[in-house]
Amino acid sequence: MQVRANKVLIVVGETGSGKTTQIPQFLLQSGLADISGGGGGKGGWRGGRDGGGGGMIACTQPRRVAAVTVARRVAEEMGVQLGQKVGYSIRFDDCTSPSTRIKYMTDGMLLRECLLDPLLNKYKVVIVDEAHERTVSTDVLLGLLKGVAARRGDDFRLLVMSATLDAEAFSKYFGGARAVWVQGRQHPVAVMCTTHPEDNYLDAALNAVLQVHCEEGPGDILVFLTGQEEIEGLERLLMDRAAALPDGAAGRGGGPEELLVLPIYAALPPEQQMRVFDPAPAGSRKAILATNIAETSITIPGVRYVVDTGFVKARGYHAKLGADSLQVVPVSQAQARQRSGRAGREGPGKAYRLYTLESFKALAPTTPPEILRSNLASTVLQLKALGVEDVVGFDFMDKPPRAAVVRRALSDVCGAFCNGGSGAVITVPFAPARPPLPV
Ligand SMILES: Nc1ncnc2c1ncn2[C@@H]1O[C@H](COP(=O)(O)OP(=O)(O)OP(=O)(O)O)[C@@H](O)[C@H]1O
Repeated sequence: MQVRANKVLIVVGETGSGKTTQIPQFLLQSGLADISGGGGGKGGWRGGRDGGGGGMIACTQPRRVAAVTVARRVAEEMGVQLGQKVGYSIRFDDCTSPSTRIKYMTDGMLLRECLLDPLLNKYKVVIVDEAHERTVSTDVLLGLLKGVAARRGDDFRLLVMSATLDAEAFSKYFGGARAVWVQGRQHPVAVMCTTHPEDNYLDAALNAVLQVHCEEGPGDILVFLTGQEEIEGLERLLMDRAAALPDGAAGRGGGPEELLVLPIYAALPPEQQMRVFDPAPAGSRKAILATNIAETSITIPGVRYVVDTGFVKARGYHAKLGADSLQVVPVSQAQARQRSGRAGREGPGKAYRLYTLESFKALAPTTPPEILRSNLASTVLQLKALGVEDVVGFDFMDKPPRAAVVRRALSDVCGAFCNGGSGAVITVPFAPARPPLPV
């Protein structure tokens, strides 16, 4: 098995091929997470199927909703109670127990654990999932895990996974790590682009949803928008327009007649977010209005149609103001593929891109790493808190310019004094003046 033979492995596989839900289960069954007890099999591994040896497998997700729903699904597949053998850990919600062997968690939570246990000794395998997203947390985590893999013995394995990552770049970063492609079993998704550019993607999204609702067969619709305001606006419009459809218009294509509009975005309370996972009531279909929170990892049961506006709200750094801002920008090709992939999880699907094929080809192949477009203040502080001495020289996959790191480090120190401290303890080295000054 590749994981046994390679300390660091890059795993690429089509969306829906089973990376997130199946690989941790295979690893557990193969005994890779078992504790050798000092005299186990080759290289400290103990064989046997889920031998109960106690080591853990961590699988990180960029978002809370993914960590929770994937853990729930895997617990169901394994026929165990959530929080026992399979659990999750997100901020303010730790659903694990001493018997947990597979733990889904946000990358931020694993970073916190690194603070207490820099070698992550309780984990035999760490899987960084959806690594293509390249959030600051993921990049810091990758840097730390690279160090953990180098310092831990043969009893540690690191897997870096995604459907859309740049395998060559990741392999190079991990010193020529092996990359493997896993065969997909995703259902076919027919991808459609507009024939001409749309002036207003919100109008286009509204029309596309109504068109699918009226003309297509059963299946829920997942629409990608950029933020809460847009979602709330479209939610109202859609409900009004759906209610005003002429008799017999809805369901013409054999689908249900009622349209149930549901939002999902990060600021929505978790219990409301979870409503999108409930099946649509009989006689209706769900139109789920989502930000990129629903772009990766998750499977929303019932979704057969995806409407992709082609835009996302992304963090950007305003150098003159020295501040972060959220900007609406075109998605990358990788994000567009992830979005389409949500349509083929349970059966054949259709993805409607509200932009032309030429526009798709002109998109950046992958999403630029967040670290290169954000204020480094919190990253510098986070690295300091993690005990990283050389913040400027930290082994990032894509290094921010040195000057930017130094400038941030300095302004953080000043900021800590001006603002009465930001929580992190930064000591400025004072030395007694020589000769002593008169008091
Ligand atoms: N909650 C769920 N309900 C129904 N089916 C599910 C659920 N979660 C996963 N599946 C099924 O398992 C398949 C594999 O899902 P999984 O998340 O492991 O794929 P993946 O390769 O990690 O995809 P991605 O790269 O999009 O995250 C899905 O295509 C879907 O058929």
